[in-house]
Amino acid sequence: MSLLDVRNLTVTYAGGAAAVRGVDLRLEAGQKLGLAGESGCGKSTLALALLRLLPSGARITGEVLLDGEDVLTMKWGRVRAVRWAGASVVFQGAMHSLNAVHRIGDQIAEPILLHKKATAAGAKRKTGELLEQVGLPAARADAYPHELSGGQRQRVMIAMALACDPQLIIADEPTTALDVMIQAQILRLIEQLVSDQDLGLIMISHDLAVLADTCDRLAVMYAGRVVEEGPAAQVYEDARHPYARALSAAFPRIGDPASRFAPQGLAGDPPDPAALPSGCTFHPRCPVALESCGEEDPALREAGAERRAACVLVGLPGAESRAAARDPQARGERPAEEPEALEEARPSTP
Ligand SMILES: Nc1ncnc2c1ncn2[C@@H]1O[C@H](COP(=O)(O)OP(=O)(O)OP(=O)(O)O)[C@@H](O)[C@H]1O
Repeated sequence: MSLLDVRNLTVTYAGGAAAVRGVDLRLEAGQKLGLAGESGCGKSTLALALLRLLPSGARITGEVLLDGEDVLTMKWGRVRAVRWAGASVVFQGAMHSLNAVHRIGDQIAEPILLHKKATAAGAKRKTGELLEQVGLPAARADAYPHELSGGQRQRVMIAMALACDPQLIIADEPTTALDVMIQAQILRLIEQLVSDQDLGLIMISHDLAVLADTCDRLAVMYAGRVVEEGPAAQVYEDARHPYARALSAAFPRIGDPASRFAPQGLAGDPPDPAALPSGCTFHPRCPVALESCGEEDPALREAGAERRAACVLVGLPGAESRAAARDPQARGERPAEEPEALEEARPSTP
């Protein structure tokens, strides 16, 4: 049985627009999955839906099986227990998540006491151990959040997430608010803790390079759907979906200093969930779209061993290599800015 098995998950916010549309994902115990995509593609909505943390009015359908138990049909009491002891979330911006008027030790101990995992003395001892695990002296338990640096506060958030010994950590942009050096330290810390304790990890970021460096598998989201999923290095180095290829080209490549000076961009913006284009939702921005892409929305299909991609070109003999030859992202060129040039790059106008 998988640690997490998400089936056909759809989230619709009050107002009617679906922010997550029919997502299937699986995570085995001890596996690290990176969830990537531009702002607004539904990454955070998906993460919040896994633990039913969405605002009231949001409608969730599908199944979220955590260790075989469906989080979406659980009673609320059980959901509250699962939120700490089954899976816990590390959000970005620790300053907003920590309570400014309570000592950090009390905040770490709170879920331990709430879920009756230890006595008051046991929770205090465990708090000290957790602080040391995340690289802070146990004595910092007496500090208030404003007495810590941004990186130290994020370490506290990680200690809190580990407080009730969960099997899965969901880290939503855990390093976004931090400077580059501290980002790297926090990423290494998360990586080390999950591998030492054999925890599952879902790490969310718009930065595919960071995810590829940290995770075993990558899932790339676009307009609420997973459009490509597979082993991290393969998706990053040799994406099969044109959007995943564009996202990969948009970031400097780790170990390739030259790419720091020539990252590729992707023209246009992701669509508004309330006004999705017909057919494949990426086709208006896709440099290799076919005429039929405006009509057909392809499902995820096999794209190699343990790989899936949602593009009509995948599996068509010779089509992918011909398309890649036309794709400026695959050729390492900047995307065409002028509509005329964009039209030229397409085999036909949708
Ligand atoms: N509380 C909400 N009510 C209504 N719509 C929302 C709400 N939260 C998010 N959305 C919409 O859902 C879509 C997906 O947003 P979400 O925050 O999940 O994307 P994301 O990929 O995590 O983006 P970011 O990286 O900017 O956080 C967006 O169009 C967003 O405007």
